[in-house]
Amino acid sequence: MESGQSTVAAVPTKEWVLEPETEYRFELDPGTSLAVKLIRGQAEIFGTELVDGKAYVFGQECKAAVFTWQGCTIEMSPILSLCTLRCPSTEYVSEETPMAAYANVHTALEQRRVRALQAIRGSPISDDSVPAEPPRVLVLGPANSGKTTVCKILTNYAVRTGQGWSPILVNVDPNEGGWAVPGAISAASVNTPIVTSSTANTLGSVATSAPVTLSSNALLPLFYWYGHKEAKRNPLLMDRLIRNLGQNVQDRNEDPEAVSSGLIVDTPAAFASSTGSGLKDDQRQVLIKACVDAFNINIILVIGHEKLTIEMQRIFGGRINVVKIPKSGGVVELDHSYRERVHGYQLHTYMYGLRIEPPLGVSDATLGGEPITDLTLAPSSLQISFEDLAIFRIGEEAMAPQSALPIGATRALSEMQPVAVDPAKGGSRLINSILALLAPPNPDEAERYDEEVLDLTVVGFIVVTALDIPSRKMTILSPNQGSLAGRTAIVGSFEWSEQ
Ligand SMILES: Nc1ncnc2c1ncn2[C@@H]1O[C@H](COP(=O)(O)OP(=O)(O)OP(=O)(O)O)[C@@H](O)[C@H]1O
Repeated sequence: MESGQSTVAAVPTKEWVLEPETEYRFELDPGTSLAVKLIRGQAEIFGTELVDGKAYVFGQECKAAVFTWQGCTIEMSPILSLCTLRCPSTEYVSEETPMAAYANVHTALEQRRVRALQAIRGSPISDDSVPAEPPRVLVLGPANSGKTTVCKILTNYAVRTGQGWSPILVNVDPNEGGWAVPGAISAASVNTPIVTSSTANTLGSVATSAPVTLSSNALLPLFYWYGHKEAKRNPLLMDRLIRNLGQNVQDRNEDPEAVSSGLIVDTPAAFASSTGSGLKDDQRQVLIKACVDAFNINIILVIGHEKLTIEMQRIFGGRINVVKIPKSGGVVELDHSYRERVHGYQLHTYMYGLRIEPPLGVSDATLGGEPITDLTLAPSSLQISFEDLAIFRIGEEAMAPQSALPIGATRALSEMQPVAVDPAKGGSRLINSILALLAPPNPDEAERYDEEVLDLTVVGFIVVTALDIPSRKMTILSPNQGSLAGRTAIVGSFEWSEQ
């Protein structure tokens, strides 16, 4: 409930008094920012608790909610937009939230963690009815059902318990970008709450886009590069990368708390329905199965989708808990142009760091706890020779027409085929392209194979900004200054240019 206006340092602010188990929801327009301060009581944003009296800044079209279990008062600072002060384009308090249901899911996951830790340590068992396996959760749901938000809330609740958990958050939605740039699929072990401040880093800051020394909550994710936004573009490649990511996650050597923490996997909407996704039902199910196998899933959460819940129960019901959970009425319908703008914010943030102008009069603003200026980066523009970097394009676009394939060769082989891109040739489509720089291949030549580039993790991303064919040089923008000589990169279908 809105309780009126107050004045701090001559700048009008607005207070909202929230009753227990209600939330204040807001949606920001382009170019505007908002600061929220907790004045009294307890409040959280997607599971991350707000510290009393600290100004949290939001920008880049962020849409979020401040939820309270016990009731609270929050203060909202005005928005800067062409020098006018105005409220977010949408803001309201909702008394209907699915948070109680999400908290119940968290409790069930927590019981599994405790039980798994007891089993690893050989301690006395507290509850026989709970499986001794860490929770490994797959979250499925249609577009705009709140999948990413649910993953974030459950991860944040786990790290907030003070039990030393560090669940692995996995993002297999290339359209989302998650950490770093869109087109990647990734996983990171999370041990501090993920903050919400901008659409550019929905899942939190990463060490590749913010100085580790400064960004205390920076994560070190593991990336593979798919390179396209839609799963339908190359489902075979998606399948392979999901399995690679799962293998890599399972190979990690971890302490008992980390192992017991389990993992939570966020998926693309295309996995939920063939309508509009371009994936056939069998392709969809193959990709879901790839996740189930790769991450050894033992719980599937389906957000507000009866048919999908029944489908999952039919396919996996015997061995996996399939649970339907409610969708929040606060989830915002994100359209195509909004998603395109978010990709731009993500790429800009990857190169230049996160910079959101705090609202007028807010001098002590933080972005999820970090002073705003500390998150600014200076990328380098470098000129390199064509020979320095081996660039590959995978599958579809590089694919020869079926008629041109050797007799007996199948399209499937071709879709996974890395094809070398020659920057000197017209039609290389490299200008403005995002390239994923890969980890070095196997040092043992005898262990190398044709498709090895598909199985290498990504160490960073660069953008080709200019090509000089006569002198065989290209200009690239990179967040680091390191030499690229002898490196390998993959190009997908994402392009970006500074505006
Ligand atoms: N309770 C809420 N109040 C306000 N905004 C919300 C709430 N829950 C989610 N949102 C916002 O709604 C948008 C969509 O949510 P989210 O990304 O979680 O959905 P999704 O199902 O993962 O989307 P996608 O279609 O990309 O798979 C996000 O901007 C998110 O911050």
